[in-house]
Amino acid sequence: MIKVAVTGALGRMGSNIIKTICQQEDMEVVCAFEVPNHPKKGEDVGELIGIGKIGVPLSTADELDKVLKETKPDVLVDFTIAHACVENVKIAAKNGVNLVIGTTGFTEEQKTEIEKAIKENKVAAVISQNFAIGVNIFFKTLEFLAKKLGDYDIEIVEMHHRHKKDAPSGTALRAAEIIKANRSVDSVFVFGRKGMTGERKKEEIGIHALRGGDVVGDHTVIFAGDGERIEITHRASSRQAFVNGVILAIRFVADKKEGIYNTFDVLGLNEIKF
Ligand SMILES: NC(=O)C1=CN([C@@H]2O[C@H](COP(=O)(O)OP(=O)(O)OC[C@H]3O[C@@H](n4cnc5c(N)ncnc54)[C@H](O)[C@@H]3O)[C@@H](O)[C@H]2O)C=CC1
Ligand SMILES: O=C(O)C1=N[C@H](C(=O)O)C[C@H](O)C1
Repeated sequence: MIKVAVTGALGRMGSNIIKTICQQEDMEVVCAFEVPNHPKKGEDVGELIGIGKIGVPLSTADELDKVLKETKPDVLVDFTIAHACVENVKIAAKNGVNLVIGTTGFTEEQKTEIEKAIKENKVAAVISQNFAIGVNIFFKTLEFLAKKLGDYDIEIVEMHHRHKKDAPSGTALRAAEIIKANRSVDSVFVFGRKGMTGERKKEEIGIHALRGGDVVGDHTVIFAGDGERIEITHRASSRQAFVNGVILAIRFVADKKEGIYNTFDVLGLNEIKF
């Protein structure tokens, strides 16, 4: 049985991850965490997320070290917010707990801190800006399109719900990095445009973030040439798309000794070359 800890337990992702873990035969939630001073601290997490008692009291982030030592999870899953994730990862890694990290919005310094904690403590982690299987196929398709149409004008547009705190999305940034790594011309990222921008330069990758309503997550990449354009879009209509990938990642990382992996490793997509 894989023992799982979840941080961000009552969030949009955390609550759905806990529900889905409870439906699996080979894994169980052994502890779950929310922000310090959470008013529901100590209450049963299953009851708080509407699936009935699961025998796991809600803990808070200030108790992470103590509760991890008591419950000894194999994997900690973090969908919180960048600054909180960094601290959670440091504590989990020190306790020898492997990681599935879905939080986005990190600065370069925060990414380095996370990688250092994982490497120094010799734990294993899957880090992905998007766990949806379809998005990873979309990423793979971008490798091909960027190789073939790298000199087209490339623009990325994403739309998310009004509650999202980081922009642009981690997925849009990852898409931009994949395109940059696979096209033959140099790339410079341009975040939105305003005023007298001058003529568009070939190396630009435009990145645009829209926010509104309850949109779960839409991403479009446009490759515009003379007289034609290709637009490739992924739309998530349910967070279950991300959660299903998280479950695969938990199984993948549970018994890994050490290393930093992504969802291409989990889904076996690294072998596909264009
Ligand atoms: N990689 C992927 O596939 C996906 C990534 N995300 C990312 O996951 C993160 C969370 O997204 P949502 O669930 O929509 O946000 P949310 O705001 O609904 O949930 C975050 C939860 O974390 C809690 N939290 C904050 N600090 C904490 C701490 N120190 N310890 C424990 N819990 C803490 C909050 O109180 C909240 O309940 C965001 O960065 C988002 O971009 C979201 C969907 C898919
Ligand atoms: O915050 C969200 O909701 C999402 N965040 C991730 C991102 O920033 O790319 C993944 C998904 O699009 C939903």
